[in-house]
Amino acid sequence: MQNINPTTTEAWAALETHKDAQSAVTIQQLFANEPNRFKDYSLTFNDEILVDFSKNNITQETLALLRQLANECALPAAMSAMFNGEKINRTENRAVLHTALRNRSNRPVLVDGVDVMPEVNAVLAKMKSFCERVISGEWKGYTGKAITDVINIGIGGSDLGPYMVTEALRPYKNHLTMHFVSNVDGTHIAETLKKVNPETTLILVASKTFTTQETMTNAMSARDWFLASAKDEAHVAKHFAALSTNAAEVAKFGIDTANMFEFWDWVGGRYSLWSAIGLSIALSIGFENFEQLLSGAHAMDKHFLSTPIEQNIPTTLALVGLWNTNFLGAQTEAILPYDQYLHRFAAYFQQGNMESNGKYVGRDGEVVNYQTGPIIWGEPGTNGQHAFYQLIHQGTTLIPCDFIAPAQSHNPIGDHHSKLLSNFFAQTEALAFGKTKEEVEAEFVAAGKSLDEVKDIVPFKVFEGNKPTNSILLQKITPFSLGALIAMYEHKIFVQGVIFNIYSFDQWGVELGKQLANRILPELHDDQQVNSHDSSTNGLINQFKLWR
Ligand SMILES: O=P(O)(O)OC[C@H]1O[C@@H](O)[C@@H](O)[C@@H](O)[C@@H]1O
Repeated sequence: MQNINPTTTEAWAALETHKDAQSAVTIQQLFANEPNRFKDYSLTFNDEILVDFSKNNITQETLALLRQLANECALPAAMSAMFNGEKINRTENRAVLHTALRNRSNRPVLVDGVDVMPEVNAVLAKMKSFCERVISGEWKGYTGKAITDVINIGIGGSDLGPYMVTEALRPYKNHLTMHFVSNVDGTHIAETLKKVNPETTLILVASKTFTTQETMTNAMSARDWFLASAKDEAHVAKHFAALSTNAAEVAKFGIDTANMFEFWDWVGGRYSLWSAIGLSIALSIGFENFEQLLSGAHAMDKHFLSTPIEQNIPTTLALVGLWNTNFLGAQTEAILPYDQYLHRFAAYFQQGNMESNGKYVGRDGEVVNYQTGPIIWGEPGTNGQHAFYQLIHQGTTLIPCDFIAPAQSHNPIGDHHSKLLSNFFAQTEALAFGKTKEEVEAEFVAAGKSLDEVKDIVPFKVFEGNKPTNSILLQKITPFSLGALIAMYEHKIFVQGVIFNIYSFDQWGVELGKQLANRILPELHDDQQVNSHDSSTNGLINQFKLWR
């Protein structure tokens, strides 16, 4: 990957000038000036995902400059470097090949000269036969009963993706009840184990490294709980499987390597739901549906690779996002799914985006002089409307939002879905167009009030509008369309990382906390006063020791 500070490009300088002119124009005015704005600023994927980015403060000139920026930052070369297995994760000396995991075309993908596809396909075949045996009931627990419950023990990328997708695809689920345990807080595993029977529970220990403190602690507690009933360690093989890259640690833990589903160091944790880490997804919805998820992502990969930049959906979303953060001053982006099944979608991309692009050092090793990844957060609509939308509409912080909704509900009860979608449409309209002082006054007058009577209240009821949003309308949330949607966001993050000139696929920022926790843990084993830290940390630890 090339090393180009984006602020040194011609496009960046032009965008700085363009921004001054553009900031003087509102989204309302842009719609008034351009009658075809919706048509000209929306793209469709596969006739099932519509991405409308017209309600942003952009013109064709903005887009042209942003595309020039992407080209000056060598985006096409970076794309082929990633898809072709180059070690673009330089700080860990690894390739980045989640796209190979869903490479349904089986085009050879070489890492160090070796095609990874045979290994990918072998693990998929192993997952398929395992899923079939567990789902059909052929796989028996230690007392001869079929499996009823599956617990995925993992954290970060080994939890968020599988949990988000199994929730998103609940309409496709079978009889297996899924549970996800991530937090090292004993409450998480304890409350989960209360709900299940060791005779009929399958435990997936999901960890790329198989050394993560939270996961190994939860897995050991689950093992103790299991053995308290099963008594014999030989039974562990019927109830524990490992999803990992680390065969040695899996064997040390006592899980039969026949029950290990492998993946590779070129799969980043937050991009791993397509790998063996997706076993809980495949168990929950069946292997064929899991393959559909992979196919949807693969279709988006093909779109991303082969569609010209003007029609390229992930690239366009990345460029518009970058414009909002680096030129219009936004520091955050909200993801707001109008679909209850997508209730973990924002949490998933909180990790996906913030762990990938939350970096302050560029690929040149220097501190960057521009904004990198935004703060990502969100909740499903309409819950968010009654909680934090106040600040989006009338606060002092600019919050670009992605609104996501399916046209078809899996639960078409009464007029729920029309009501839900009326809110989806209304919110982006309100955010873009707002309500003027004159409109507020006219409403009062229509209600029989005099302007004099209401003049003190009018300012509080004005909505400035001009708040940027993207609307992402799907025909229906299916395994295929969800796969495409996730891959769309993954590539958006990739494109931004390329332009930000950062390494998007490492995560050194999570290490210091782990290191210090490991230093503190032994200090908590006795009641001795601690004085090896700063006064705040000492004070907190010592109070904890007094109160525990
Ligand atoms: O899958 P394992 O190795 O347990 O890691 C789980 C998580 O750990 C964190 O520290 C991060 O680095 C995440 O990217 C990762 O997904």
